[in-house]
Amino acid sequence: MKLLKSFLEVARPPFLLLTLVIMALVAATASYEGFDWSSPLFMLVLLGAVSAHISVNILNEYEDYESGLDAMTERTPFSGGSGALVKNPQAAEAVGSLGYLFLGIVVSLGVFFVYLRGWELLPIGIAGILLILFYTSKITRRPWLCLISPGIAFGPLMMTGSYFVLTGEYSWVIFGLSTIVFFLVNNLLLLNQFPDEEADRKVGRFNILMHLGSESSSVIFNSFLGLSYLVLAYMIIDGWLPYWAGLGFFTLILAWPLRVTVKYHHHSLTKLLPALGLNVSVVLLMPSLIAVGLVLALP
Ligand SMILES: CC(C)=CCC/C(C)=C/CC/C(C)=C/CC/C(C)=C/CC/C(C)=C/CC/C(C)=C/CC/C(C)=C/CC/C(C)=C/COP(=O)(O)OP(=O)(O)O
Repeated sequence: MKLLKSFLEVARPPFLLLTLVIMALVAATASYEGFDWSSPLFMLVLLGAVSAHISVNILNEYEDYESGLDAMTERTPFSGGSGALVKNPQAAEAVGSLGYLFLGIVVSLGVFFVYLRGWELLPIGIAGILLILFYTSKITRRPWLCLISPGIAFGPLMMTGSYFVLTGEYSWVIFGLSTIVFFLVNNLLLLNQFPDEEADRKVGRFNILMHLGSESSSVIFNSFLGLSYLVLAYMIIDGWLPYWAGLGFFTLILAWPLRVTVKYHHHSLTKLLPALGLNVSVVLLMPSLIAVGLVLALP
């Protein structure tokens, strides 16, 4: 019972909402582009994507527990790990193995999808699996790679990969949309690094915040935020997306105070904390609203 509780905590269910939103956007895009995709196949891809996300969450938590990081962080609802293994260390080995079990599900489904659709999926799958395996131990020690890896994984890899499984094709529209998710997800992880900076440094992590400082990191953050809206605007104006996709711009109501808070309060954790919540809302709402727009634009 205690093990199940620890597993549920380290899998970090609220974070999995991100994968659900991204997969909804993939499905909506495939429909908008006229594909009559199979629901059972979609459920399998969804299982693969959620398993990939659970796997990286668990392996990250396990490795952060082993390195002692999670015992040092000041936990917020968005950062610092779940703390489940610090509370229940006996569960560590079993929970760690579960991380590899979920990775096994991803690889098995991947082999099936490659068989179904062709080897073109393989580079995407292998890149995704490498990111899951090496995120905590290696990638978090390389500032630029650490900055862009989460966005690459949830954006171009997960979105174009899933779209390819559903439709048998790659498309520029899904690639364009995946760059929006790329910017937003990088920002999600970047801002969540602010409260953990000291603890992260003690275990040898070296991210962009440590490399460039909070001022430059806030400039990167706000540039990524702005670029996500610019890509959306470009895709609508150039006719890649319907006007309905402009629903995504409603999130500017949250993104503007987020931008201002990060710009002026990047050095003050207390003042920055509300921005963490705003950031999560923008990251989840913008792709959701674009997906709703694509569905509304269906004939
Ligand atoms: C070898 C072989 C044949 C393999 C087959 C490969 C194959 C084709 C696999 C594909 C399987 C498929 C199709 C799955 C469906 C979904 C698709 C298409 C996925 C694309 C491929 C894929 C596996 C992508 C990986 C996606 C993910 C979720 C990658 C992880 C990204 C990442 C680094 C996230 C970080 C998350 C965490 C834990 C952050 C916490 O950070 P931290 O700073 O520690 O914060 P805290 O302090 O809060 O802990």
